[in-house]
Amino acid sequence: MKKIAAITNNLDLTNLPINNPIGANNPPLLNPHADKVAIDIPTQHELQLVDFAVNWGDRLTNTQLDKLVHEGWIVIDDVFEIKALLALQAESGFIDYRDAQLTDGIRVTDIRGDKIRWITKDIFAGFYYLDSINQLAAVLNRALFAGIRHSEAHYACYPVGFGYQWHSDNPVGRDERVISAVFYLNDDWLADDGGALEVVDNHGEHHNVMPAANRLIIFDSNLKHQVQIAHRQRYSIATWMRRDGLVPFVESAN
Ligand SMILES: O=C(O)CCC(=O)C(=O)O
Ligand SMILES: [Fe+2]
Repeated sequence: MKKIAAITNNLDLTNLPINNPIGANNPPLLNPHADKVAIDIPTQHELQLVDFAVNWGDRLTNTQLDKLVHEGWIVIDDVFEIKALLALQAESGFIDYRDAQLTDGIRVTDIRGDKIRWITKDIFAGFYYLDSINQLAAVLNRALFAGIRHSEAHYACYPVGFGYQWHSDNPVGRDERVISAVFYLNDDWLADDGGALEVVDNHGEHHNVMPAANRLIIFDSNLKHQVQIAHRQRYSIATWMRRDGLVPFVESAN
């Protein structure tokens, strides 16, 4: 119980991105390695769906699919081309976030400290991301008869000192979420930065996954997992592939 108090009390102390807009003292997460790695992208580029194309069929090898079925989770690294990654990183830096306080009417401030923004059509890069995830869902349906009918996703920002305590992504008595996927946006994440996603696999083994840029973790939504306390602001896109049809989206009021 002590731990929960520490997490909520921190709310007042933390510099949230909404209080701390992008500017000289808070640069966006854009290409910090420009001096080390030559990245050939135009400075102005109209983002297109094709920038988010991934050959999911190739990325999900039979070994990966077996692991997903037997252990319940897999990681894919270097998911997108640089244009898409930079666009998602930039978008994660300038959208407005809200407290992720209510889930199905239940106040969950005590267990999660993230700020979120659901991805809708007007969130351009995120919407292309979601389209790509739907292609991934189609591959999972073909290969595993996963029965996914639509996907939803939100950007999340965990301020310093926050995490998300043990949970599974289906509330008790519900099973609409089939597969969870989290895409990470953080350059140069080190073990000392905390914020690992700790997942308990189908055999009860714990695995720590670092929220490193361009990494996607895919796991059975019923697996227990937690986000360890982050010591650096931590950006991600939490994504769910669902078995129910498209439902109108209701964002909580606060
Ligand atoms: O950001 C992560 O690594 C996981 C987030 C999560 O578990 C959730 O949003 O349900
Ligand atoms: Fe989760």
